Amino acid sequence: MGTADFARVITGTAFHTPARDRLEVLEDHAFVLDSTGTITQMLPAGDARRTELVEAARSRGVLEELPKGSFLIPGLVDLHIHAPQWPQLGKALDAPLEVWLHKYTFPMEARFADTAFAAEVYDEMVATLLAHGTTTAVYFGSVEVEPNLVLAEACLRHGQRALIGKVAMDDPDNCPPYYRDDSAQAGLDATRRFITELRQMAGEDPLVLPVVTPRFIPSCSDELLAGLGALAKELDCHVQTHCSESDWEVGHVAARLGQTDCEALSGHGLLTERTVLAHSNFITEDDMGLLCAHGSAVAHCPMSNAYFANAVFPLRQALERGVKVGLGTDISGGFSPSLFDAARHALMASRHAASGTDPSLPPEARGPGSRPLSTVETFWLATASGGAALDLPIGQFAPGYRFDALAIEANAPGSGFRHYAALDAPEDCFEKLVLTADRGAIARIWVDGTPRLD
Ligand SMILES: Nc1nc2[nH]cnc2c(=O)[nH]1
Repeated sequence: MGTADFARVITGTAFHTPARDRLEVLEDHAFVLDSTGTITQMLPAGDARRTELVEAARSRGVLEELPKGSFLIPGLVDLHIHAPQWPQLGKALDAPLEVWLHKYTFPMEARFADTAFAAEVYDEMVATLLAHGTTTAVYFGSVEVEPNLVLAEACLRHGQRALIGKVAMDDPDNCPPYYRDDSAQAGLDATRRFITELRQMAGEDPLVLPVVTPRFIPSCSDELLAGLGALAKELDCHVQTHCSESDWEVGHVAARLGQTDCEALSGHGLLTERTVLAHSNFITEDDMGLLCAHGSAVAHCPMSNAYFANAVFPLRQALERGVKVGLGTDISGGFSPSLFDAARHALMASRHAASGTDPSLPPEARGPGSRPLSTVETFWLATASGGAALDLPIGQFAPGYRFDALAIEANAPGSGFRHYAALDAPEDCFEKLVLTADRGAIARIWVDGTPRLD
């Protein structure tokens, strides 16, 4: 590459996990980006080409040098978040899912039909999520088309990578009259219009993508589910929905269809290699086989599972089977805007699941003794595996990948992420970062190589 062929150069030490069990420490590398924010080269200190490139970038004013004590990591990928539940974050968690939806959540989401309200809330929400390190979010929107376009505008304005779904839900038995598609056909027409208008808005090389989004089987007619499966194929879209989340939900689907959620979704063409299924706590061995066969992914949302699921997602089993898994905050079923928090809850949930939780049992009978998540695996779920679930070139540092990244600063005032150069090996520093980095430690945020929230 000649010195003219780059748009930006960023230097610093980076941590990333390109494979489930593999931490790579990229000591003092120069990341060379093209005009789309794609990494074209990664040059370690001492590489003969590096000095010339760095000097050329400096003289053109497109060099960013991370100070010592700051670490680059890939941006965090939140695979499951409900945008119109943002005002409800941290409250209304005193009821089971089937009550919570009707008592709190549908009324809250319905308010977003007021696009002025939506604009105000979404502008602040997107900025806050970015500030917490979420460079990619997979959003459930609300039922009407317009507020979801308002959300897309906010993501484009702030520069957050986003996948956004107009929520489709039409079953009069399970959706209130004030908040549903009037019919299956109305839901399909509105979804098509949303996808078309969002694509027009996002343009070429889009930062924001549309997602076909049946809310979950209990709120959708068979006609709507089948139509959405066909639409996803015709318009070549990602798909998201909730799957096998709780006892009530699994029982509802079994009673109505005599199938598991995965079987029914597969039958309607909704399992694809760009499908993200939130939760999936109760999936069977055969369901895991279906997910592998279709290449569909699970968004594991441990925080909301503690409220709604009545069980812990069999994460180790799913990983061993080769199911794609990433993490979600599931706002507002989860109460934190931070995917770091979701990752730490995943770690804790997996440790409880592995050991078992009944102290009256002897240790050998208490739990399955399966291997809990490691810190490296936890970080991989929040970054590289999330990117792979979406089939997007994000979540790790490699040529061809977009530079979506965070600079995490050790020893920032007020932050719990403390680094002792004389005591902490790079691997210690990585572990501390995964377990303690917080909003106060996030010093810089890039999406597509462009600094955001500056
Ligand atoms: N956690 C969660 N589960 C759902 N199932 C259907 N809708 C929802 C929702 O909004 N949150």
